[in-house]
Amino acid sequence: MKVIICENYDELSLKAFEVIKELVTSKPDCVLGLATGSSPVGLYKNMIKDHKENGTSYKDVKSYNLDEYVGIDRNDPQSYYTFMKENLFDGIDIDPANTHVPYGSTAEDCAAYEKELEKVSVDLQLLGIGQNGHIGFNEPGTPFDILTHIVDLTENTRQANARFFDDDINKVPTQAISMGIGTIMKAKKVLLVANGENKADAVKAMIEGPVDTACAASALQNHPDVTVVIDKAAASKLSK
Ligand SMILES: N[C@@H]1[C@@H](O)[C@H](O)[C@@H](COP(=O)(O)O)O[C@@H]1O
Repeated sequence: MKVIICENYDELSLKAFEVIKELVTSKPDCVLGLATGSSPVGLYKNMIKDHKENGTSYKDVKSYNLDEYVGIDRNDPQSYYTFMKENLFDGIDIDPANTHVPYGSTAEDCAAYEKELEKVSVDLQLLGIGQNGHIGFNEPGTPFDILTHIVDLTENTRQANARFFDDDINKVPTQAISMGIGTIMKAKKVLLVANGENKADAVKAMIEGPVDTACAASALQNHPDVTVVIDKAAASKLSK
């Protein structure tokens, strides 16, 4: 794992953006695995700014998102579909037909998304990390070889995401559809961004802990090409 420690969130967002820009410039028809959450928002802002100022084009890029809540309409303001439109897709020239966000609640929906993913090869998978070490919505205890699946969200995750639902945990869905760790591990390259002290334990477990399902992100120690871009606070519990 390559670990880049940045002074602050702005620097982290710029560093992560540089990785994406290099890929999109060298391979304009690349396939990006994308993530939601607050961590990648700064990176997405840089992509939009660069697209507007320097004309970097995403017209031939395909994207596949990690996850989506179950039981929320696509066009609901809280859906990850809406999040991606508002925070990235509407600000760049990506073809909406080339963007994919999982949707549904059944095993068939999961298999259909996995089948879509099998048609391509993800060049770069962007990830955030949950406070309990989840990636996508792969909660602690999830087998490392699992593919796209329906997840029962933990109390911890629902609490952490309540900030997007009027701070009311009762409004946070109880399930999600998520790429599995096995799906994520198929990507050629992984770029993980994390900031803030509340991520320090998860970051330490991911990088220095045993490779164990107790921390889903520790599976990434087995991936050949992972870049982790974090700020000082998220790096504060690393031993070296
Ligand atoms: N499913 C998402 C993850 O994909 C995300 O990485 C994580 C961290 O979110 P944030 O970046 O807002 O801290 O939480 C959510 O539960």
